[in-house]
Amino acid sequence: MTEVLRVEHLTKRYAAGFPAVLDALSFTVQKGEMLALLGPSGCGKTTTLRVIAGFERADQGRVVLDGHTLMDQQSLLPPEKRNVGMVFQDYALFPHLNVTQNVMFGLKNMSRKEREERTAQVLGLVGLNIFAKRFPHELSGGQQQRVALARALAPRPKLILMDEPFSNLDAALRHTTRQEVKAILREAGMTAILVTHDQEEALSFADRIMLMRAGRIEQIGSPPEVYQAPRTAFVANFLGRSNLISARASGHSADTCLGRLSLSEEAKGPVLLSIRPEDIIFVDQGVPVTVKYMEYKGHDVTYTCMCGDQELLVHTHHNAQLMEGQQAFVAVHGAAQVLRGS
Ligand SMILES: Nc1ncnc2c1ncn2[C@@H]1O[C@H](COP(=O)(O)OP(=O)(O)OP(=O)(O)O)[C@@H](O)[C@H]1O
Repeated sequence: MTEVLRVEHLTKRYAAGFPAVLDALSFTVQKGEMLALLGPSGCGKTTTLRVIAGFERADQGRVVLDGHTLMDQQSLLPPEKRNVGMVFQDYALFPHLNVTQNVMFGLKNMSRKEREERTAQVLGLVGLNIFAKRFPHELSGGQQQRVALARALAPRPKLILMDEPFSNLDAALRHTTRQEVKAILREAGMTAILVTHDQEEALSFADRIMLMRAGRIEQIGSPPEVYQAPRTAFVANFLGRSNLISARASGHSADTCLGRLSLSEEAKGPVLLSIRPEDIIFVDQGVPVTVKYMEYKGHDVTYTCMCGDQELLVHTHHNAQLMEGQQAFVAVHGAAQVLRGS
């Protein structure tokens, strides 16, 4: 794997005396990789993107793209010299320019013929050749976002940065546009960073998710790694839902309100465990629980149950047809995840 982007110890404060918005943030992105920056509002996702793009200056740290330093303590390259493409939430297309003109706008240092050829090529890549003469208001939101993507790709950047690019689209269009954009980026062999606060988007779009909290990396890994093995209670709750259960561990198992459970790793003494709601299953005989209420969501059902004092979420793919107040039995599938922090 070839490293394309290296971010080292980025630190940023917007105002003296306030906590750092970026707190010694370090990560790398490999060629062709799609990295999602995910986290709650205000955790520093957009600031990270803006520092990489050059719209914002960090107080400390270094950004290196394809071996070239974009910023460090001594140097600061302006955005237009960075070889980075940007796609925004609001598309940011020029309303008075048609699709072709919008895409051509970003192409500098080329002959007119080369610009036309490259524009036709990227419009082909995003499947919009037939709309070349249309104006932005004559296109759907998803099509406008593909034009914005074509414009960002046209100068052959080393990296595409996308800030909540799908959040202006309605649910159905968001889903299809996300898949189209991912396929286009893959075909172009592009490296990309996506900022989102939508966990499902991060899980389905990215090769790796970087979960941020207060300007730091809480956890970084592939979607299954981060979802199935959250390291902290924050990750377990931010990415999907989770049952957090206090227990006493000895070796590879722990005594819990759900009986003796096997653990993801060795531990000793008091521990906090995470068990995903889909890893608790209804069985004919097992740990008794009382059903408190159910959330019916069509394709699946989540039951909230009480196991003694412990509230438990149990996720099933079928409607188990349990009534509120009814007693049922549950068992845990697989090992409980040992959490290391709050
Ligand atoms: N220009 C600015 N001046 C002062 N504070 C700012 C500025 N831009 C951002 N901030 C603050 O920095 C913090 C991080 O903001 P940022 O936009 O990077 O977060 P985010 O994770 O992208 O949030 P969201 O998901 O809401 O977009 C927030 O507390 C925000 O209020």
